[in-house]
Amino acid sequence: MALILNNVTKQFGSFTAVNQLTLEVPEKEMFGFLGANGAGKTTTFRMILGLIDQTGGTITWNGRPINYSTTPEIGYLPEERGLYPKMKVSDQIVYLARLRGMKKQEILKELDRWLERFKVPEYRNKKIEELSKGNQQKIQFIAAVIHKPKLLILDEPFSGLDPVNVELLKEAVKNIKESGSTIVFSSHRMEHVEELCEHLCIMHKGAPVVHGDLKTIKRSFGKKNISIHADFELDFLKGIQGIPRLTFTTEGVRLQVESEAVAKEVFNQVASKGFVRKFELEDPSLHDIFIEKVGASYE
Ligand SMILES: Nc1ncnc2c1ncn2[C@@H]1O[C@H](COP(=O)(O)OP(=O)(O)OP(=O)(O)O)[C@@H](O)[C@H]1O
Repeated sequence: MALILNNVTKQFGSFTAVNQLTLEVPEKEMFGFLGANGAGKTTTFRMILGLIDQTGGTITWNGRPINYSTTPEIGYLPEERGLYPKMKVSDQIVYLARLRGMKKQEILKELDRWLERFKVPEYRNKKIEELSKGNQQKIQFIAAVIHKPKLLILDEPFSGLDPVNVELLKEAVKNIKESGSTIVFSSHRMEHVEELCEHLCIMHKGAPVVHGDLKTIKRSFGKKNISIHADFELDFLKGIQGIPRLTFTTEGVRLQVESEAVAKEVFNQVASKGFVRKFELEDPSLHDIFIEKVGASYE
């Protein structure tokens, strides 16, 4: 039941939006898509769903191509939030969920459960246009997941939400994964991908620059971070080879080292100078990896 993209390319005229993308999303896993604006994430999702045709390559789910309108086991939260402003929440959800093969009674039961869970039971009979943008997004999320899809594609599910609602949706996404769905989502927030995904892909100008499982990606990156708090000047660290980044903080320094050998050298030198209050070696963050692969311009 894996989702497999093989050598997928999309051209709009002479412009290549997605360039020979090959990846596998394992069944029942959560897969994160990162990339700057215009990197090709939404285009990839639309191709996966069969909403647009790829110029080249193949995409299969469970061995077959997906057609979003005729494959009920798929759920999709599009980037453009498109609910009907004049329609009541319950009518909207009933309409959309019936398209995904559910019966009205079951839809209303599930809708109540979701509205309770998102702490907005009073929205059932409100018109979409009466809801704030963030709350409309929660309704659209419900529309994407109410039929318990086996493959769920979420385009920027957490954008535009306040921190409380981000947590509510994150918890919901985690539960959906635990119940056995395969989930692919895009985000500009690296900490979300880091928290939720075992596998990920960083897209840059239509091509994957990093792809695989998070632990392996971090291990193979090689570089690590060190945080040091000490009661003496740490300026001398600038003279050590193999430190691509060194930032002074109020209590000491944060630095990036090229290898564990450099970390040992830093440790030895710091320890010989006096009392060290903190010396911590940390794995690189996804943020560090992204900045190196895609460039600081992203921020
Ligand atoms: N229908 C289209 N016609 C022409 N160019 C398009 C079309 N759709 C997308 N593109 C171009 O393809 C590129 C990739 O767009 P896409 O929306 O996939 O990026 P994205 O990674 O989802 O970006 P964002 O983070 O801003 O949502 C962009 O340069 C975009 O302008």
